[in-house]
Amino acid sequence: MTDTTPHTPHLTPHNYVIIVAGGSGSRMQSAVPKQFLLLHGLPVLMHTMQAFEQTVIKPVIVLIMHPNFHAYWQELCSKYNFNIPHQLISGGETRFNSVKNGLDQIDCDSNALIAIHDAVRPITSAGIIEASFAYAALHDNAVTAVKSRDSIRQVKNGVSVSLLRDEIYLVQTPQTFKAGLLKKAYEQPYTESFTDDASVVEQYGIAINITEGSYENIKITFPEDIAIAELLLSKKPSA
Ligand SMILES: Nc1ccn([C@@H]2O[C@H](COP(=O)(O)OP(=O)(O)OP(=O)(O)O)[C@@H](O)[C@H]2O)c(=O)n1
Ligand SMILES: C[C@](O)(CO)[C@H](O)COP(=O)(O)O
Repeated sequence: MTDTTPHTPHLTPHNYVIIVAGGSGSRMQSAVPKQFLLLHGLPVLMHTMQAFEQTVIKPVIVLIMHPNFHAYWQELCSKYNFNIPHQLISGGETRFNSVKNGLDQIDCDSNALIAIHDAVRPITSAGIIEASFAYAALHDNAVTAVKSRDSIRQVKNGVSVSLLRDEIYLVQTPQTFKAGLLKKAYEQPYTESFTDDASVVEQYGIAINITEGSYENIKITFPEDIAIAELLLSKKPSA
């Protein structure tokens, strides 16, 4: 007999991105935190959110920001007619705490994918983001990185030793993980060695996979980075 009862559709795991914009930008020394500075006339953070919205994945966006800036952000959204849907969550004392606040708000299947991305890496690309999600879907985690282009020396006890630069990767974001794994890893107590999400997950005992980033996927950290980002953006076809 043919089964004609309607079936509950298979629930496709959701894709999420936590965009961390909870920092104060002390190294930038600007009047407003660097995520709000203008790049080609639009706040840095809006470029970053557009990059995710313009992928085929269109992840649910969870935006982390210090509560002092929530009203300012709403004003900016009105001013720039910025309509990309997102959930606004309060940031924490450290990047680790900010990510944790985001994770606490995501109620999802353990197989869902969660990317974490710095608000201040606005020149990421759809290719980098989609590769990160695709690799993490197959291998549980994917951390964007690029090979060092400079020669590398390690200094210990005053002695410098040359390292093989082909073995050295510079880590970027997005960093994408299966949700169950990421949430468990973020239950660990904070230590100063947790400079990114990969270091948290690695400390939890998981081997980290690298996917190809780009030398243009810069983090805006120092004042000169704004000029560099302006230049890189002007090279992009959609800019
Ligand atoms: N408590 C914090 C600290 C940082 N971040 C975010 O993490 C990303 C990377 O951090 P970094 O570049 O160090 O930003 P800031 O902490 O703002 O800068 P600085 O270290 O110069 O103060 C940024 O998008 C920043 O907003 C965050 O969400 N919450
Ligand atoms: C997460 C990160 O952007 C990867 O490169 C980086 O570790 C953040 O470090 P920072 O000390 O906050 O600049």
